[in-house]
Amino acid sequence: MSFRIQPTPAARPNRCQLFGPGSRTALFAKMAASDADVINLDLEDSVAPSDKDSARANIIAATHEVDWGSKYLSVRINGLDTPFWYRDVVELLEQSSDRLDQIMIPKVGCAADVYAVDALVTSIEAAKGRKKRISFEVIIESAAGIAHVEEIAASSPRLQAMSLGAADFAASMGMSTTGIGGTQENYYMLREGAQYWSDPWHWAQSAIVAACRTHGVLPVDGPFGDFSDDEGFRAQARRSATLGMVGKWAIHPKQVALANEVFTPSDAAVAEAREILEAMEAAKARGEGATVYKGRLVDIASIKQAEVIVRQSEMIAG
Ligand SMILES: C[C@@H](C(=O)SCCNC(=O)CCNC(=O)[C@H](O)C(C)(C)COP(=O)(O)OP(=O)(O)OC[C@H]1O[C@@H](n2cnc3c(N)ncnc32)[C@H](O)[C@@H]1OP(=O)(O)O)[C@H](O)C(=O)O
Ligand SMILES: [Mg+2]
Repeated sequence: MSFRIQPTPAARPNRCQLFGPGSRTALFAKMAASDADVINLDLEDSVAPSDKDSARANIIAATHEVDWGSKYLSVRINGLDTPFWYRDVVELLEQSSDRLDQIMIPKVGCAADVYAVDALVTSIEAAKGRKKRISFEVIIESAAGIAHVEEIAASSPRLQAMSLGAADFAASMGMSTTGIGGTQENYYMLREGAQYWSDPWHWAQSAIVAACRTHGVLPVDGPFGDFSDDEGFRAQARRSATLGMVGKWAIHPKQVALANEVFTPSDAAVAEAREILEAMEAAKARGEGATVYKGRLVDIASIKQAEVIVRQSEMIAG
């Protein structure tokens, strides 16, 4: 272990982030009634330029009027390359209720992007005497974002989460696909005439997880566009969970249960993790640092692995 202890991310469930356009107010109550841990009301790409002002007003009203229960309430602002973002921040921070938890910043390309939003948010919070300190989530969805992912992860104490935005990421990287996440049919290895699919998102996800874990930020997988493909969503989400991500976006309500299913440790996984912890307690009492559990090695590192699963399940249980 380095002399520097790995920081712990925010202790809140983030298995599913349900998105909805700020221009579709009819969806707000349905989103609030969903089983998603996080709600992302959108001002960015799901809202037409002509609707930006009204969508902003809708969202501000919804922070006052809709009962969001215990959900983490996040609003995705417009990118820093648009004429909209500063008004998003100013109006949200000046007019929304204290129910607003987070601002999501899209297309972040460097730490200075987060610094700019932080400066504006900090100033308005002080001026308006806002009681709750707003947190940030950033989306890595450009070549610059992934190239600077570590400095972005370290950019602000407000930063709680970081997502991969597969669609904009693919476009920025010049990837030859119109799919949003999941298997890409031309990304395969060939052996003896048979095709074996590989995962084009894997390296970017790994870079995000490493940057997040280094700086105590929650790593999250972004959208899976084909909401009629449940098994495709599950497969993508399982790969993300295996890599260390804590949750995934839902761009349609039917994806919420799928994300919750994948990112909630199963009873069997939790039982096994607890058994490993017990086996290691017994080993420690015998003065041993390693032992055998179900025919395989477990040692002091296994304690930390098992604790990840137990902690996650305890946090979800509340
Ligand atoms: C890719 C990049 C992104 O930006 S992704 C995030 C931005 N996108 C969004 O926010 C889109 C969110 N989803 C929607 O707008 C809609 O779900 C839809 C357009 C995809 C489909 O809407 P539609 O009404 O046609 O869907 P139905 O199947 O008819 O709905 C059934 C039922 O569910 C209700 N519903 C629909 N959507 C939602 C929702 N988001 N939340 C809650 N409830 C919803 C709908 O009203 C129906 O209800 P009922 O009539 O049965 O009562 C990314 O940045 C990148 O770069 O990768
Ligand atoms: Mg995007």
